[in-house]
Amino acid sequence: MQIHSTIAGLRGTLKTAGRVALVPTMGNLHDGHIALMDQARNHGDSVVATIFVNRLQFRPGEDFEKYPRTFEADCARLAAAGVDHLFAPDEAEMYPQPQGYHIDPPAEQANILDGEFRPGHFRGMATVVMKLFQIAQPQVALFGKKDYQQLMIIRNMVRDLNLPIEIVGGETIRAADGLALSSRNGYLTEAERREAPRLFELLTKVVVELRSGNRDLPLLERDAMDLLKANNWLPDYVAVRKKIDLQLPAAHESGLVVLAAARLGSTRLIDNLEV
Ligand SMILES: Nc1ncnc2c1ncn2[C@@H]1O[C@H](COP(=O)(O)OP(=O)(O)OP(=O)(O)O)[C@@H](O)[C@H]1O
Ligand SMILES: CC(C)(CO)[C@@H](O)C(=O)[O-]
Ligand code: BAL
Repeated sequence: MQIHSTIAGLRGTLKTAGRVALVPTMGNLHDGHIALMDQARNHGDSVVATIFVNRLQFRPGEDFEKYPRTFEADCARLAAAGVDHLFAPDEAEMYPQPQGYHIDPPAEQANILDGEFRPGHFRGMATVVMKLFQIAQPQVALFGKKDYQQLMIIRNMVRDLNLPIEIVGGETIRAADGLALSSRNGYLTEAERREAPRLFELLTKVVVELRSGNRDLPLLERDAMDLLKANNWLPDYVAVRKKIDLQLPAAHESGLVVLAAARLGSTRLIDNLEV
């Protein structure tokens, strides 16, 4: 695996790399990331992973400073997975001057759900993803469904801005007890880690209810939030939405997804399940 820290170095090498499949990450890699790398292999001649903890998508007071940075271990995992190139720039390479131009996703996509609780997050995310697209110029890029709203916003950005990039969504990889793998799981205490699968269990329950015809969405959402609160979580939202645009569904609409975000101790977890 070749490791590049400069845009010029990466671009130079990718001139002869054939079809490029890009997998952007913030590092601290786990099996969810590796599943995306494996999938990427089927979509391109060269798999390019990126590791960059993007300050722009973190709000003041969030975990930018303490976000786990495990570069050596990440390189070993990527090499073992057969990734061809790693692009791991520092902040000066990505943001040599304060970023003046931004990608501002439409409010109805960016200010709902996670965007309501992390104002500006999707603007910072979309801006860095667009920069990574310009830098690596991939033919295909892969993102996990665990970050469902992120994936929707990237798909819409690519469509609206006519980017010649195919976007592939990877299924959420889970621990044996159902907890979605996430770098932030590492923040959990042992007791919190035992409690954490409740989020997935609860999403599963809501999906079972929806599949059996229960359409009282406000009640389903409220019951789920109450159950979390009763177990010492601080939920931001549990929401049943349309898969296609994450807007509110009409009475008997199908194609739904249940999304949740909640804080357990000092750790904010997100998850979702398609119906
Ligand atoms: N469990 C998972 N299954 C599949 N894809 C995942 C999983 N976790 C993360 N991804 C995807 O990997 C890519 C990089 O994500 P990121 O580096 O933020 O990892 P993360 O574990 O989600 O970290 P965080 O704790 O910050 O949410 C994203 O496209 C994300 O959706
Ligand atoms: C897509 C991404 C790498 C952009 O910083 C990040 O939001 C993530 O890891 O999901
Ligand atoms: N996994 C999405 C990146 C973030 O939470 O900032």
